[in-house]
Amino acid sequence: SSGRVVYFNNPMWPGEAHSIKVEKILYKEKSEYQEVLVFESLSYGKVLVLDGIVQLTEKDECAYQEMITHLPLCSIESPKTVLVVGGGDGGVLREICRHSSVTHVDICEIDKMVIDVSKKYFPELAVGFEDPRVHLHVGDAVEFLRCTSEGKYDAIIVDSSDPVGPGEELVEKPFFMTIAKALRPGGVLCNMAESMWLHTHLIQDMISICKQTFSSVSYAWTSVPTYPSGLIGFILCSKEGSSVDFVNPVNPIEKVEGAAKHIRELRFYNSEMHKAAFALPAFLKREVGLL
Ligand SMILES: NCCCN[C@H]1CC[C@@H](N)CC1
Repeated sequence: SSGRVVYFNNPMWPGEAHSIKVEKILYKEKSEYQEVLVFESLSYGKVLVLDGIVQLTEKDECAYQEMITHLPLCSIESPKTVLVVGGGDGGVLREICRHSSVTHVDICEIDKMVIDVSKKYFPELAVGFEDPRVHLHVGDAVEFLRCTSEGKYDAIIVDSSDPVGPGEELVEKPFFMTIAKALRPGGVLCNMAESMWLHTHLIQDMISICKQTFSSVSYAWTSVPTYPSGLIGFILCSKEGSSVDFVNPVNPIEKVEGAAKHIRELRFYNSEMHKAAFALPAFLKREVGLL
């Protein structure tokens, strides 16, 4: 019903709730994996919620989708093959397809309902599925990566939900080992990596796992007002044999050209935001071992 305030209370952020005024509920069903909710908000456009956690809003999704995609893809010479883990709303696909060097994109999303709901309620994101370079695999990415040939991808983007429920396995060491195997030498990984205000232990664990598996590991972040604590981070790793060294402040070496005519212009990413994203506060560098 309209006017309801939706509270997102979760063990991922104990003691705090985040609410957005609901104007109208558009969709609410349980998939095989989670509850899928879409509602019209007062000031953030339509909102996608999975198991009570905001995944994206029309107003601020540009920050997350553009940064999680262009931080890795603008850090290597002409990326050609890309894998998306998760990302069933299609937003990351829309961003990848701005890179004319890309020839093949695989996406492995476990929950088909997320894809179908995005196509119906978020066409501005689901447009990513229309690109002929995109190949959709509905299933468990852990299984998908176990069967992926060695050195197949220039870049892998893990656009996951929080590590509770379907996203749980995506922060464990075996998963990162399969990612490293699937990347070509010099390939890059960009992994959603929670909030510096809420999850420094989890970030520390992920970074130490990545340091055992990749030659350079770094952390970047951006503002997303509708995520808990108003921001989200990314772990960026590059496999040995890469010209990219994420440890030092990175200047993008690839430009995002104008995309196909039906794809809207960039709203958030540019080279200054790219560089700024790797600037970290003192407490974070200390706590996650990036001094
Ligand atoms: N593809 C949409 C975003 C998925 N990732 C988000 C990162 C962390 C948030 N707490 C929930 C979703």
